[in-house]
Amino acid sequence: MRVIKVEDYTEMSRRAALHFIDKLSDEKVNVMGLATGGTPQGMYKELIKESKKRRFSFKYIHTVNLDEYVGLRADDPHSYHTYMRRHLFDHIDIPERNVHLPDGTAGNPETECERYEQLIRDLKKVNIQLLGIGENGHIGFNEPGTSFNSRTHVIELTPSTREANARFFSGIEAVPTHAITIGIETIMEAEEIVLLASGKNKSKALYHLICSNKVTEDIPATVLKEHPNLTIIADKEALALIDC
Ligand SMILES: N[C@@H]1[C@@H](O)[C@H](O)[C@@H](COP(=O)(O)O)O[C@@H]1O
Repeated sequence: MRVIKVEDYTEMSRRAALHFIDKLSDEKVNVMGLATGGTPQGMYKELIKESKKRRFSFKYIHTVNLDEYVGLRADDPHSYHTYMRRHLFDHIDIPERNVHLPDGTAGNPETECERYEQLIRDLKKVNIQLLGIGENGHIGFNEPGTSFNSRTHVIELTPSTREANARFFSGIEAVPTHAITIGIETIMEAEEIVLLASGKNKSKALYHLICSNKVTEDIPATVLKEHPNLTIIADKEALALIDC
């Protein structure tokens, strides 16, 4: 595990974007695993800026997002489909057929999980996976208690996650109760993982990930200790409790 400590959200976003663009090739197929939430918005902005500056083309890049809310249509303003278009896809030259997210409105969510899992398998591997982290240590939408052997599945969101995400909706009652998320085992198969964290509300989760020696399903992110190529880019506030 490598930990890169930065000053603030702006620096985290810039470092992360440069890390991604330096790793990606615009001449062969590369698969990026992508995340949503407040954390990566700045990184996406920087990635757009830097790719324009370098004339980097995303035409051979494929993307696989971590998750989507159950019940939200792709064109719903609160769906992760909309988020990704707004913050990244509409601003780069990635072909539409190369971008993938779970379908939150599939008639049978279980079948949709199987389809999505197969799609990731068909892409062979995720070269670089972006992650944020929930205050309770969730990754993707893998809430505490999710098996480390999980593949793509439907999950019931915890009240604390719904509350944390209520800021993107009109209120907590508008936040869907379930989501489809890539599983923990699926995440761990990525060749490289880059986790971003900013702000003091992430400090406890980062403490468990970086300093404690417990690897427990009660704090899903602790599984990342076992990944051979993990980089954490976090700001001072998120790293405030790190004493190891
Ligand atoms: N499914 C997403 C996660 O992928 C994200 O990492 C987490 C943290 O979000 P934020 O970056 O807004 O703090 O929230 C959501 O629950």
